[in-house]
Amino acid sequence: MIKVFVPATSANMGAGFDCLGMALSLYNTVIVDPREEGLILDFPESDLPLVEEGENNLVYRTMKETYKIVGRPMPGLYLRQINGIPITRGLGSSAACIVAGIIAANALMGQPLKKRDIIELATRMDGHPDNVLPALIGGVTVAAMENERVYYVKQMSVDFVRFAVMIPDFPLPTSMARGILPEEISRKDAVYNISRASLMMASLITGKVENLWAASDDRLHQPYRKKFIPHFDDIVAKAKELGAKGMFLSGAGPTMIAILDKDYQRFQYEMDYYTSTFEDKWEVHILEVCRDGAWWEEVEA
Ligand SMILES: Nc1ncnc2c1ncn2[C@@H]1O[C@H](COP(=O)(O)OP(=O)(O)O)[C@@H](O)[C@H]1O
Ligand SMILES: N[C@@H](CCOP(=O)(O)O)C(=O)O
Repeated sequence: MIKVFVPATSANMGAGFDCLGMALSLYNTVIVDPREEGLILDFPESDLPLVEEGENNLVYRTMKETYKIVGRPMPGLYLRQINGIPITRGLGSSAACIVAGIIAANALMGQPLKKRDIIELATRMDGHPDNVLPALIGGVTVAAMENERVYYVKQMSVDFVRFAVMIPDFPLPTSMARGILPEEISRKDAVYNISRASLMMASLITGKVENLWAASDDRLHQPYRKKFIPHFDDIVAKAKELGAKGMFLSGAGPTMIAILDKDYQRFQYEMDYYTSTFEDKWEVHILEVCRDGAWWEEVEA
């Protein structure tokens, strides 16, 4: 029996659309056990209807595809999911399924795929590297793609900050939040984003906390997506008042993330209280960067 653990991820980190991402200390667990035939899928009923049943399940589909790519027949399977990552909230739940599926299939086959194969396969399946890469290797990552090749750098430690992760109780499917983005942008906006994405990564590496608020801003996706999130501007203003050093939409949203360098508990308490006056229910968690990314172990049945 193989047990796989995969962290949540926050993609974009403001201006780094489809290229910056980080792994966070919140996890999905997937347990797989080969059988003679068939599929037994076991996940909490409360995850319906966001999780597909039967062979349409994303972890299962990914495993099947991985077996096909390696050129081996897929066995029957017992597949159990413990979903710690909220689904369709902008915390990389679909990327976590893809990563779990590839790692589980690869482990069952005796690891024919190496690290680079896994990164490129996961990127191809998810369509962009900013969630799957940090989910696989941990830390804060920057990636660029050329054809199918993924060039990347990982910054392991950003110990001087924590992340206040504010998760609302309504979903926002990534496909819908991508569908409303403009196809083209002006040179001025391109410069705005290139400079800020670079500033974000460089400031996290060097600990320049005073740059993070400016580095978090963006003109590629957040201005369009924020209309799906009631109180977006109120939450940004409140976070600033409470001392946040930066703030961005997590992935495609609707989760929002504030960067903090102190007073984490006070921020959590005050933001919890503030959002409790809204019609939607929000949860505030203080998380840190998961340094190592996904891992797996063999366990007794
Ligand atoms: N734990 C899970 N188990 C099975 N499928 C999942 C799970 N999490 C996400 N998915 C699939 O991914 C879709 C959500 O993907 P997406 O809209 O990109 O949200 P997120 O921002 O959470 O990745 C779900 O509708 C479902 O098809
Ligand atoms: N770069 C993507 C990231 C989507 O992340 P998710 O966690 O919302 O799936 C985008 O912004 O569309």
